[in-house]
Amino acid sequence: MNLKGRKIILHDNTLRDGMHPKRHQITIEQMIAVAKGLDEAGMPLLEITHGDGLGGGSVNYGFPLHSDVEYLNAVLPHLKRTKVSALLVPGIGTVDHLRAAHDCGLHTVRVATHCTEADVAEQHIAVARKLGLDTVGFLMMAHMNTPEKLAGQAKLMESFGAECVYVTDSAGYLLPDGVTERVAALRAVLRPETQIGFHGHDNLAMGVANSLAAVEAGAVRIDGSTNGLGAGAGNTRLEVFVAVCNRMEIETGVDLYQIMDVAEDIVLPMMDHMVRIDRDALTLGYAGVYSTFLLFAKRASAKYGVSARDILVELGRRGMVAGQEDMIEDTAMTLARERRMAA
Ligand SMILES: C[C@H](O)CC(=O)C(=O)O
Ligand SMILES: [Mn+2]
Repeated sequence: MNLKGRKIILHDNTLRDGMHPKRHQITIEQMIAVAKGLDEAGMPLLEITHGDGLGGGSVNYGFPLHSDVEYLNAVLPHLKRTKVSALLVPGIGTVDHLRAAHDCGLHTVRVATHCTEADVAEQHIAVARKLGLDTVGFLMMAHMNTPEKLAGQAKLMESFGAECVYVTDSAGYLLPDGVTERVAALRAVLRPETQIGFHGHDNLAMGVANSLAAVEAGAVRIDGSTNGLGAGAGNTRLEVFVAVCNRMEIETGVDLYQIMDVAEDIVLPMMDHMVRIDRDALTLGYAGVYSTFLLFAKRASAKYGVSARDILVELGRRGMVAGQEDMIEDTAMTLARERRMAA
């Protein structure tokens, strides 16, 4: 693969996707330390919000230590170069949340929908464009749609005003060929000026390989997290990806040693547990289950005495997607009852 001279934009998700394994409890001091480190390393973009996006704080998704606005107001004054994005899932986040984040100095919003439901993003994308934000569509669980139909959903987001559309491998299920097919399908139908992004999870240890496949097929924005702090087995490890890009002479503008130091000296000590490919995270990737379900399934496992792996496999079989967190406990309860009755 020769990608020499390609220029890509890295987007760090440690302070948003990393909120999932931190149960949304990252402190303001930790946010500032990570963000300042990434700014100094030359990271172009980083994301800050509740793990489930603006307005995510709730019984269903978990209450954060601070509100999105508190985090944004605390971090933004410390940044010299790095721009800040927020995730917004219509139905969780509202246009009012978006306006409030915009008033804090937000640069980019990523409007996220399930990969077959781009139509629900119309209002949020249109408002974001009116506010002058860099506006991105984010098609989650991309493995659950064919490349052609995913491209149709991306086209819809573009027609609403999205300037970039993401192939989002929320389950860490895709293999490089599946990424290539999806990114290439989007590239074939979107306007040349519309960018394509890729967001990976490392549940099958494919984060770096999938991101390279995405770049080769035409993606220019690549997500990841420092030290991989993100849902499931974490996101594509950005310090590793930067090292690989350096070797391949792909231009990221990020200083390798500085991002390595952020990973080791700032993010690693913040972790409540090692974000790694344990059997449950591996099950997410193997069975195509939404990475964010991991901790919910582990909690339900402890409560109902059914293994997290069995719960996750059943969630995959039932085709559960983002937003159906309440079904995890229900599934664990059903499995426990079925086993009692069979015993
Ligand atoms: C709300 C999700 O955590 C968004 C995301 O990062 C993904 O789908 O992956
Ligand atoms: Mn994610």
